[in-house]
Amino acid sequence: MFLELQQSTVGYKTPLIEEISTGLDLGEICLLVGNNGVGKTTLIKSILNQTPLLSGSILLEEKSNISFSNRELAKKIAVVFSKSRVPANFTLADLIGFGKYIHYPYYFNLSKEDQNEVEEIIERLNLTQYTNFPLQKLSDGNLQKAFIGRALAQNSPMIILDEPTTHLDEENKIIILKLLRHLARTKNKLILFSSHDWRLAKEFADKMWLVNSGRMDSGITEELLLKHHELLNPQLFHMSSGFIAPHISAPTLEKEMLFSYLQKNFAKDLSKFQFEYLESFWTVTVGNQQQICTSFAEIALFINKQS
Ligand SMILES: Nc1ncnc2c1ncn2[C@@H]1O[C@H](COP(=O)(O)OP(=O)(O)OP(=O)(O)O)[C@@H](O)[C@H]1O
Repeated sequence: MFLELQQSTVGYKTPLIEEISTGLDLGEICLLVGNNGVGKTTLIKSILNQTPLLSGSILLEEKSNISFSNRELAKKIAVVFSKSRVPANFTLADLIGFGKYIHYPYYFNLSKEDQNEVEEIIERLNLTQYTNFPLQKLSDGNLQKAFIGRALAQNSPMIILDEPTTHLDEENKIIILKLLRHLARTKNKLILFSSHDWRLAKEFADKMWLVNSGRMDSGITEELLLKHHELLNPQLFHMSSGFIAPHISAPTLEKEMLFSYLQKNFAKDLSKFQFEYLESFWTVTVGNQQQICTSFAEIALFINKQS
């Protein structure tokens, strides 16, 4: 196992996440998920040997992480923090090139091969037009992609990203997540990324580290989601308190859309209503009343008439 946590407790004066026992292998992509302040960044810093564990140990290729120097660690793990400092007076290509310098002294010039690799990374990240842009002039999203590029240039077997998609729009989020998946699969890299958004897990992560109430549950994404119904349960997102769902019989998408519409608009008990979707219209039944509705507006009218 490439990364192994053994009874690791992370935190500062008091523990944030206690007795984590889990591990990850090369080729896997894992989402570290939990609400604000549960200790995701602290855990990442403990893996990187920047914040000492309160107890337990962390192994990298079976050796304790505290036995590695910073340079040795950088050869194993590349990191992207969401609030990275922007070095002044450098271009995007310079920043990505810095990823290479963990392998050389600072006064070295990059070889032609390294330069080609930097260019390739820039292309893959769709950043070619910004190659010689000063970093200060990049948008937050492109800057975030540039830091990810630097981590890729580092060529380490593991990449850790703390909230990598924070500044990205949907299109760039997908580019980054697809690229990370591709790297895990084709280059056998281990990728650990943190996010509040557990919904990213289903599409992108093989494993999930879920932090809640000072503990971590880890495992295969789908198994963990099945175990934690509260994550899949749309009640998490209820806008109207007092809303109780009706029975809806419809294909998944229609069901989800009707549910979403009702929960936003009706802060009341709809459990006596039955909705059935038939090709292009809904039949709505309550008691011995039945109505055909062809739009959500008609459904709303019908519900209001009944109450
Ligand atoms: N150096 C420090 N010393 C003491 N407490 C700290 C230190 N750094 C962070 N904390 C506290 O530890 C807790 C967890 O912080 P951490 O940044 O690890 O959480 P997180 O899960 O990454 O949160 P977010 O999702 O908001 O980034 C917070 O309450 C934070 O204030």
